[in-house]
Amino acid sequence: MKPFGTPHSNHALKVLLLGSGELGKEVAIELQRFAVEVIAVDRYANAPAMQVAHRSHVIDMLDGAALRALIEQEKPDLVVPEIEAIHTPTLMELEKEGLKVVPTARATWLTMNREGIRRLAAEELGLPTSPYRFCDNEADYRDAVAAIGFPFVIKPVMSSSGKGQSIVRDVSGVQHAWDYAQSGGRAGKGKVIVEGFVPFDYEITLLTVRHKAGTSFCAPIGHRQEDGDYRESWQPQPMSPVALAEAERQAEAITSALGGWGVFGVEFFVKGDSVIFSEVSPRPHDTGLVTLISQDLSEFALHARAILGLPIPIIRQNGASASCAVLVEGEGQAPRYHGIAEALAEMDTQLRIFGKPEVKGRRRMAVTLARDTDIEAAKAKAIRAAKVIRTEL
Ligand SMILES: Nc1ncnc2c1ncn2[C@@H]1O[C@H](COP(=O)(O)OP(=O)(O)OP(=O)(O)O)[C@@H](O)[C@H]1O
Ligand SMILES: NCC(=O)N[C@@H]1O[C@H](COP(=O)([O-])[O-])[C@@H](O)[C@H]1O
Ligand SMILES: [Mg+2]
Repeated sequence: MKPFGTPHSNHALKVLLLGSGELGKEVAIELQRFAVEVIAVDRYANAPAMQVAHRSHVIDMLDGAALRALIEQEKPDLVVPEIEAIHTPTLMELEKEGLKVVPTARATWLTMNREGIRRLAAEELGLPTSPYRFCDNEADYRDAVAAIGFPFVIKPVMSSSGKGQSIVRDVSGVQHAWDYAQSGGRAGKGKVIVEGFVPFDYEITLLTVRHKAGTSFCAPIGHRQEDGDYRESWQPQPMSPVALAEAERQAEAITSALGGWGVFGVEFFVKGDSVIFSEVSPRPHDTGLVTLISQDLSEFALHARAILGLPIPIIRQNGASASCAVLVEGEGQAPRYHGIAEALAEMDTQLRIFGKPEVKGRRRMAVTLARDTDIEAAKAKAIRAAKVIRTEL
């Protein structure tokens, strides 16, 4: 890596963020602390990370030609993908031509599509997963349903935050789930994965950091999901030593197969001592927002250090902590937020408002963070803070 420099000069160290949501905003802030020149990109203007970047661009990141043209224009030292929906074959081509992609272009290609990462995990590495089938037409879907049985989960292969995803418990939901998957994915119609439903005791994200000196694990993060999207997360999730060691073994296996440096969010279902791999993000994870209060360094600070080749001698965990997503429903621009003083009245409570310019349907717009004497108290405090925030659209 070249030396650290000065933004807006010929000696700037330049990072191009592909995706500029709430996670990218925190990464951008951490990079700014090292005077890295940050260029934020997304499909819409005024996205959260754009508001703290040196400059920004609005492009369709699934358009390979547009992506190449922008990267050739900006000539970044590092490209840092922040969402899945990117034309990753173009990143692979550019990587061959010398571009540095975090963690690697292949990792972003494998994880942009559920099929790539699932086949790598289950079929090449032999990690335990739910039973699964991929299908791209309704007849194959019906066959998959017959083979997998109820309950099952259906997801577009290219989607995140639960978009287009359903849990189907009996035959009455089969058709609607297919139609929803065809309309709800980020990239429109296409292939789906049908997965057997895993009856887990709890689920975790194990933040795994690959950095210059090796691999480090954060304490496990527990979370609760609704409609495939996270509602609350907390750290540390209590786990048996056997289950934790097994989760770390699998996280090491999948992240070293993906390679490169950076934070990975490795998701597992846990039942007793058995640990089932679900998926992995080669980037900071939404459930990891809790680390903004639960850790020194947060997952965003860790990502910045890892990708810049800086040391991570220790990750301190600050004790029982939780985060609660603030979802806003409706339609409107430039929301106004009320109740912020009330939300922050209790000690050890924090808030991040992302600054997203509009809401259409349901959107995560902010997150509350809290620390307390135990996980239940921290969770309750974060939820209380989120509940008093009222949004005017
Ligand atoms: N096979 C399964 N068995 C049981 N629960 C599941 C299964 N697949 C998904 N879920 C539930 O749905 C949630 C979201 O699923 P998943 O992580 O695959 O979706 P996603 O759209 O990739 O979400 P994100 O992008 O937020 O990680 C899981 O955290 C889990 O609670
Ligand atoms: N589970 C993935 C995830 O949470 N990603 C985060 O949400 C943003 C998109 O939000 P939006 O849909 O409100 O634009 C992404 O840019 C990323 O920060
Ligand atoms: Mg997930």
